[in-house]
Amino acid sequence: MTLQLSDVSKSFGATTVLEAVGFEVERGTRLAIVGASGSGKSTLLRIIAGFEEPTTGSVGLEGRRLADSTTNVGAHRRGIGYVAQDGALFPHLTVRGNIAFGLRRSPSREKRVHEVMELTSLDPELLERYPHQLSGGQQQRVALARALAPAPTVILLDEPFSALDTGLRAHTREAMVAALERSGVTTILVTHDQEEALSFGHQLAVISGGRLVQAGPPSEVFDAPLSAEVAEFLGAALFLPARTTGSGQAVCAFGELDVRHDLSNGGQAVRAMLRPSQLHVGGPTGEGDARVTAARQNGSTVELDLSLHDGFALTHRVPLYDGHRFPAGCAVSVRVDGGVVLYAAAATSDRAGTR
Ligand SMILES: Nc1ncnc2c1ncn2[C@@H]1O[C@H](COP(=O)(O)OP(=O)(O)OP(=O)(O)O)[C@@H](O)[C@H]1O
Repeated sequence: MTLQLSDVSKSFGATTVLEAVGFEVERGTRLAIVGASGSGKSTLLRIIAGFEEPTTGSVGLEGRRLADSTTNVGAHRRGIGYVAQDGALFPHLTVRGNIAFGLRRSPSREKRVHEVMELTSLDPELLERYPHQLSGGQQQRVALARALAPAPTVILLDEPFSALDTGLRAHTREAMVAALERSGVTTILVTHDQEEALSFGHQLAVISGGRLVQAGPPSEVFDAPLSAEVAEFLGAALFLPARTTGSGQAVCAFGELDVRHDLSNGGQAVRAMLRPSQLHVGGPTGEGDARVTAARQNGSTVELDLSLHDGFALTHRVPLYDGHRFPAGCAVSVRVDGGVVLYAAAATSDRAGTR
C-alpha cells in the first residue's frame, strides 16, 4: 500500500470542508478524484502534499506516518511531487533550471534532467527557454518533469489541464498520462471534469460536499453509480419513473427493460436511469414507440423532442446526417441497449430530457 488516508477531516473556522475521508492507493495506481467546484478536492490534495494539516485523521505513505494529531512531516520531506493548475514554474529559471531545481548538485544531475525530458516527451531544444517562451501545454509538461525529477513516491496533480484550451488539453493530457505510465509513479489527479476523470487512470473517486461518496474502477463507477446524484454528475443521464417486475426487469415508458443494477433498496415504484448513448432512434415507422414533436438542428447534431406513449417526453440528440430522417410529426421506433440502473423513487417528478 503506498498512500493511506484515514478519517481525514478539515475545518477552516466553523466551516467543515472535508469530512471523514478515507482511502488507500496501491503503488503504481493512477487515481482521479472528481468533484464539483468547492467540494474540497484541492484541500484534500494540499493535506496529502503537506501544505495543510488535517483537523482530524491521518495520512500515511509506505508505512510512514506523514500527518496525524501529533505528527506533521514537512512538505519537502514527504517524497511527494505536486503540479499546480498553472504549473507554477519559476519564471526566472530556464526549463533546465526549473527541472534541476529539486535535484542535488551531482554529476548525475544533468543526466536526470535529460531523462525526465525524454519521459515527458519534451524536445531537448526547449532546455534553454524560459517559461514565457513555452506554450501552456509545454509549461505543464515541464512542471510534471520537474515534479518527477527527484523520483517521488507519489505525484499529485491539481487540475493541471484546466487552464489549457480544448485541443491542447487533450494532447497535453495524453502526453502526461503516457509519461506517468512509463514512470510507474503512483498519481492522484483532482479535477472537476468528468471525462478527464473517467479516462485518467485505474481508479476513480467521487467527492461531494467534502465526503468521498464512491470509489472504484472508472467503468464500474460509471456503470453503477451508487446514487442518482453521482449518476448525473458523471455524465448525461435520463431518469424515468418505473416499476419492477420482480424478475430482473423494470417497466417504464420504453417498455420492459433489463435491470443492470438494482440500487433501489426494494419497493415496486422506482426510477430507472439510462445513458443517452443507450438509446437508438429508428424509423420513421408506422405506429412507432414515440412521436417527434420538434426537431432542431444544433451544430453537428439534431435535437429531437420525443413524446412517448404514456405522455413521457424527452429530448434526444442524434447525428446531423441521421436527424434529417426524423421531421417533426413522424413516428419513430426507440430501442434501448443494455439495461437500466434502478434507484428509489424520487420525491419530486423526474426531469425529462437528456443533456
Ligand atoms: N484557507 C482556507 N480558508 C477558508 N476556507 C477555505 C480555505 N481553503 C479552502 N476553503 C474553502 O473550502 C471549500 C473547498 O475548497 P477547495 O479549494 O478544496 O475546493 P475544490 O473542490 O478544489 O474547488 P475548486 O475546484 O473550485 O478549486 C471552499 O468552500 C473554500 O472556500
